[in-house]
Amino acid sequence: MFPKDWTPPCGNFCTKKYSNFVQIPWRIFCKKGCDSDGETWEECKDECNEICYKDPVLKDHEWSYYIDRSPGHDNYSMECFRACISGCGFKFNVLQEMVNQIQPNRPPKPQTEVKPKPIPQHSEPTTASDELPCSSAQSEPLGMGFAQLVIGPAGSGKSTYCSSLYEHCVAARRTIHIVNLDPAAEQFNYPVAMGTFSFSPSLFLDIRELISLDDVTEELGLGPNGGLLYCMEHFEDNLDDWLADELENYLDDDYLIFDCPGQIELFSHVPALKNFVEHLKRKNFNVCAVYLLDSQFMTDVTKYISGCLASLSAMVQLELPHVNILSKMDLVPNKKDVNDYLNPEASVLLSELNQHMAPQFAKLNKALAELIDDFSMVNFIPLDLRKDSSIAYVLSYIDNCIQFGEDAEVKIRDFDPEEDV
Ligand SMILES: Nc1nc2c(ncn2[C@@H]2O[C@H](COP(=O)(O)OP(=O)(O)OP(=O)(O)O)[C@@H](O)[C@H]2O)c(=O)[nH]1
Repeated sequence: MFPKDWTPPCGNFCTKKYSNFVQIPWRIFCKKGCDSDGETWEECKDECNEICYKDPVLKDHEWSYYIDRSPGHDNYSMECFRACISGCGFKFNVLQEMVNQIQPNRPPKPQTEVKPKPIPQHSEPTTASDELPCSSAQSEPLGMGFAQLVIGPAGSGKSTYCSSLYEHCVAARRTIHIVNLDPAAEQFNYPVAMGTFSFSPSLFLDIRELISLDDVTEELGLGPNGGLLYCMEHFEDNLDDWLADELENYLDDDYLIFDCPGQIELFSHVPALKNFVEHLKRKNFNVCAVYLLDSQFMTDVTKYISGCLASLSAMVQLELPHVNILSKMDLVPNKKDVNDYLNPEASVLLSELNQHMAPQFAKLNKALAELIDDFSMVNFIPLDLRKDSSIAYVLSYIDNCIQFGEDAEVKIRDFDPEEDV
């Protein structure tokens, strides 16, 4: 611990930023700014070069956690280097003028272009954007992460699914992080952080910190659908800036749940979600599309086919492992009514379709039934949020799809006879 009257040699600069950012005063500052522990001035200087230089350090993933939070700009964390080197100067009583002349032993990296954000942020920023740290290796993947992309028509229960999953995981002492990707969202049952984030109990991300539908409709005079598409395009434009920075807060093995907007355009022809998924893949995330369909669709074969086709369109566009969930099972009075649709034969679908429609549609019906059958789409997992076992089943099914937990170590607890009496 630092004595109370001790002043950091670089004038509290990093400390203020980082205590704001992570709400752990000193810790990041010490690690990044003044904790270079070489035995001599020369060794200390070399350590600054190493600590504040992200790319080679990432090769073995050592330090990556700290490096991500270095107070540097894109050109190799220069601020980190200055803070570190002044720490060494302080430690070895080197004159400030000499310390100021020390330069990192590497060529400057070209600055990445930061795209302008045309719409002001939804939340009041507590600090100017240049007060927040940026990272120096935005394109480097940090290790394997896992993600669910929760999609489906408006009102199909996506946000409710996310909050139930969150509650389930809290009870099971498992950590997941919910990310709101709906710029039109107004309220959530799961915690969503606004402004700076906190480490505890979990990290949350919210697209409304980048752009919100209210701001867009107000400032650009767009309607709700046009506004949403504008927001998603803006999000797409900022994948390498805003999202990359935000994602760097997540560590290896982190599990993110993306709660997406329900506009069908987003998973039929607008490329925003597709490019977002590609971005996640580049960041080394195993992603699974979780498509929610309201169980009310299952009461009628024609609605069912339309639900299947929308899901199929998402599957083809996103090119991800795809899990279909039948939501709101508690609203289905007779489970037998939907059982027939969970895994039906194409021939059964076809005959039902033919019964419901005029004879001139027979060929079309046949083609649709075959299409769905060809893509193995006719497969839904029912989800009843009242039952914990149902949530657990869906979660383990998805975990399996994205290979989550395959490398997890078996937890062994020492036998304590007194405790077990
Ligand atoms: N009975 C019942 N109602 C549900 C369930 N899931 C969601 N709902 C209700 O369905 C409505 C829509 O749920 P949301 O979770 O907001 O749906 P969404 O897909 O996120 O909607 P958008 O954000 O508009 O796309 C809400 O009134 C929920 O309370 C469920 O499992 N059972």
